[in-house]
Amino acid sequence: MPPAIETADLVKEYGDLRALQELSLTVEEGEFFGLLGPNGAGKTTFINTLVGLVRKTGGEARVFGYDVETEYQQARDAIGVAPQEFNVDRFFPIKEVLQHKAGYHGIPEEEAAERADEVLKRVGIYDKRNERFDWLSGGMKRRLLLARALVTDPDLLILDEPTAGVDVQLRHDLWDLVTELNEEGTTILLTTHYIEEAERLCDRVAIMNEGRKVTVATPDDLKTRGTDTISVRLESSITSSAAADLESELAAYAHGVEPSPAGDGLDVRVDDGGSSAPRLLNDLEARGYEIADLEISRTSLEEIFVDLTRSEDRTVTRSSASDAEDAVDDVDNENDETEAMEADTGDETAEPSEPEQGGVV
Ligand SMILES: Nc1ncnc2c1ncn2[C@@H]1O[C@H](COP(=O)(O)OP(=O)(O)OP(=O)(O)O)[C@@H](O)[C@H]1O
Repeated sequence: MPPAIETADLVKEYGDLRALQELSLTVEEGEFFGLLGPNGAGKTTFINTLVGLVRKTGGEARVFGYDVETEYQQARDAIGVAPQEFNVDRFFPIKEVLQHKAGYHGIPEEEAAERADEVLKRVGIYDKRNERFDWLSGGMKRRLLLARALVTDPDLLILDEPTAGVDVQLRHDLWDLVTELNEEGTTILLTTHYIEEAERLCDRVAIMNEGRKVTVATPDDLKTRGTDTISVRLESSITSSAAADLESELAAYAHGVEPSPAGDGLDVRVDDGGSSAPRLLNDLEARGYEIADLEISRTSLEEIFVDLTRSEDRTVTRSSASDAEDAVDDVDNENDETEAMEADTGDETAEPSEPEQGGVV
């Protein structure tokens, strides 16, 4: 079985901006995969490229082996996507919205109605089935987006910030539901700004920054990339110059030694707090310091994430007249894509466009 998602050197340029920069990423079938990155990192662009809403500038993208452009329909039929924005037809009862979606993917009418009921029950808004989207609460709208993604029984479920702005109860409900779906075999690609969410749910995460893949790792592996801090409280106070002396004396294993904010001890940064603490205690005692207390704290995933995603420039440098012409073409493409997205925001029952003109989520 080919990977659920496979991209090689994927590039997307919006005019002068490189939103995706040679992004190569593989998500295996059955994985729960997280895509993390600060605002503007390119996560939504990556998703939109997979579902045919954005036309790539270069590189390759496949979903279960199907090229997302030349084999658009096969690739698209395998994907259910719950986007960040509420792009639902507001004028139909929500059950009909789901039936239209299923119909668009070739599911016969009767089966579409059954599936709509089934997914509405699964996400917990079956009793709202005859209401219009506008009349739902924010949390119910999120549930509906998930129901719509599920109505085609996709092998790959893409969730673009599904828990943004939802209450704690719904967040937990969504976590349980997507975990269950993943256990049933659905591959999941999740983008989120909640590090805790990625840590809790994902087998692996890719960290993106400014259109590039910074790293791919399990959450546990990522955590080992940070340093630990050993906070030692001493029986007597310590001066900055004494701490500076210690920093050079302990340089073999300590990356930094600073007086603690309260002035009654030291904060010592090391790779592995557990194995370095006994050595540190010996070294301090050998220098006449009396230890009152010791605590080890680990760098949080959030701190590691912030460290990995520092800013760079990603403006495309264009030097020739022909490049400038390409840029004009790109702007035209953007117009196509904007139209596609606007169409998508509106009526899903509209005739599907070819991927070149932008697909329909
Ligand atoms: N249609 C477009 N035209 C021009 N620039 C765009 C377009 N869509 C996205 N961009 C730019 O591409 C970059 C990547 O945006 P994208 O929405 O993919 O980031 P993201 O990681 O999903 O961000 P967020 O976490 O804020 O949702 C941003 O600089 C954004 O302004």
